[in-house]
Amino acid sequence: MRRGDGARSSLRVLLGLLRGNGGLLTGGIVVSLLGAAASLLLPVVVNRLVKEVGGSGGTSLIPHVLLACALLLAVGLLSALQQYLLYRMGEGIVFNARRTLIRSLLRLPIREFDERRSGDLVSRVSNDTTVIRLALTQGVLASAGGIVTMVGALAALLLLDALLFGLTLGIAAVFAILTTGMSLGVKKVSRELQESVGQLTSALSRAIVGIRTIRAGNVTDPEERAIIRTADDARKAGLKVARITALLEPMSLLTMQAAVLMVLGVGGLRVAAGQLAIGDMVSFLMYVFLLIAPLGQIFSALGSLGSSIGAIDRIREITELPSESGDHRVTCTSKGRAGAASVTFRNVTFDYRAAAVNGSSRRGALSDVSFHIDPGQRVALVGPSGAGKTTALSLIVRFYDATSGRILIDGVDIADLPHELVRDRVAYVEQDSPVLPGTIRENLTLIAPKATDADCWGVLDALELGERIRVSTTRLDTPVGEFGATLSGGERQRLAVGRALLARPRLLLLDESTANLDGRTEMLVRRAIASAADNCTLVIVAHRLATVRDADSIIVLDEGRVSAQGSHDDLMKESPLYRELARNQLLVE
Ligand SMILES: Nc1ncnc2c1ncn2[C@@H]1O[C@H](COP(=O)(O)OP(=O)(O)OP(=O)(O)O)[C@@H](O)[C@H]1O
Repeated sequence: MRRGDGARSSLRVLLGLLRGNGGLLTGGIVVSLLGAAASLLLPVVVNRLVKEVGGSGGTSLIPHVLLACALLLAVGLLSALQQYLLYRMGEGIVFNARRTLIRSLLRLPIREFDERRSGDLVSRVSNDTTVIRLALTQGVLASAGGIVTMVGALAALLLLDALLFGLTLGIAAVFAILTTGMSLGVKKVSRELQESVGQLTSALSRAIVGIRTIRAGNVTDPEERAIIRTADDARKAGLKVARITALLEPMSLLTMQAAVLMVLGVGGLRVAAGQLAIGDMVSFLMYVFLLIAPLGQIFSALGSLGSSIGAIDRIREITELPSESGDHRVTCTSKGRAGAASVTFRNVTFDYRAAAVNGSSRRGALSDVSFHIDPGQRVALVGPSGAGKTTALSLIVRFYDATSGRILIDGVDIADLPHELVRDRVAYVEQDSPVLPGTIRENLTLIAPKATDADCWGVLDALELGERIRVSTTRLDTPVGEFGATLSGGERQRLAVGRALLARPRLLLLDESTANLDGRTEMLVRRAIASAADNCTLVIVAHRLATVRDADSIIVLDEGRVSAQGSHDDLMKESPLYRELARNQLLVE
């Protein structure tokens, strides 16, 4: 992407975030313009006041004092109001940024989640969005009021004394040149800071997800050191930002002092020589303050604008990725045709790499796979580890699209169906962590939100989980802990199966856990599935002989190809690989 294109896209995103906050923005600008006008009027009134004091001290002194006080009060109130509007707009902007990001994130193709680190994605939603708030609130409004104040102050300075004006302008120009260079520097180091905060969040979430492995493996110390290293990188990047931004404030103070000293020195001489009225010098001084203060504000806003462009780039990186289903979104309520579905694979080939690396033609995860499953059949997929069993299920549920060949459900190519429609027919129970943080009820009704408590107890009882949950006082509201930590492996699996069954799918895909269930529990799960799955087709990635024996048909996969298909007895006779799998207990007895 060309540099200009990137800047234009960032600007587009920035303007997009302002959407819905137009009223606040206009209000904020109007208030800051009124504040600027009141500030600019104050030196005029003070000038008159000084002249009144130096003159006869007549009766008009009191109205001038009252007017000055009223203006001071107005400046204070307007600045408070501006601040409030700024904060409100800021929250609106952060909300817009988060909403856009969350929408995009949840609809990214599954491939993106294979490649990206979840902590970094979380950091973009939680951290990067707040950086934008600072830039927009400080930047847009501070600049709007600030520019008017500055232009007004410059005009007033010129009218009051051309020589002093020239000298003040010179000082302000040096300040402007220095701060512009700095704000460019801030942009670069801010991106570095946001990236290192992303890495820190990633490292931390990795450790939290894998805390048991880390503890049991006695690697807490090295893991801690690795995370602290990322925290230290974030500290160093933060220091770089601090080094530049820390200079901005003293520079504006220094400029202010230099300008004041210059006005007092040169102005004092001109007052003594009778070339400048004392009231004009006081006004001049007040206008110098009005010139330098917003200049500082504008340049620090430029600095934070630099940071925000870094953050916007990181947000854009996600929002500009194509979503899984392109632009069209379908809301599904119907399950389409009722009853069990048929599944057909026709010469399906799939490679996880989008394109072969350097043109090399390594074997993909599935090669030329063909099979047909009739409605209502129970089919087991077996094969050695890495044979492509889980991949086959992932293709049916359209986590990925086949590189070539066709997959048909009820004779319809799923590539022609929106993802939502495919998934409306299918329920999928993953092999790992199939339970989400939340309560038992939340887990059960995730895909079937209309399921009643009676439906929930029905599947729980069928899976012999009812008793276990009834003993808890919170019953269906019992939290399952992070990723089901408060449940045993078998209970987690049964809860996930229950969730899938409640959705009454036409096609149930089950990636059997490789962990051993005791024989009785296993039989219960199989029986519950068999009774609840009356109206559906079942495809199970099977690791247990008992599951396989129950199947109407068994498909043996080997190195991404169908090596054999048939019943257990047939395969024991005909397939050496199946015999080996069964005998060597790759299929657990
Ligand atoms: N997300 C992925 N990205 C890249 N390659 C992958 C991905 N998932 C699986 N693979 C690769 O694809 C091949 C098939 O994997 P798959 O998970 O389908 O095997 P499996 O038969 O289910 O194995 P297991 O019984 O061990 O679960 C393997 O070589 C694996 O390394």
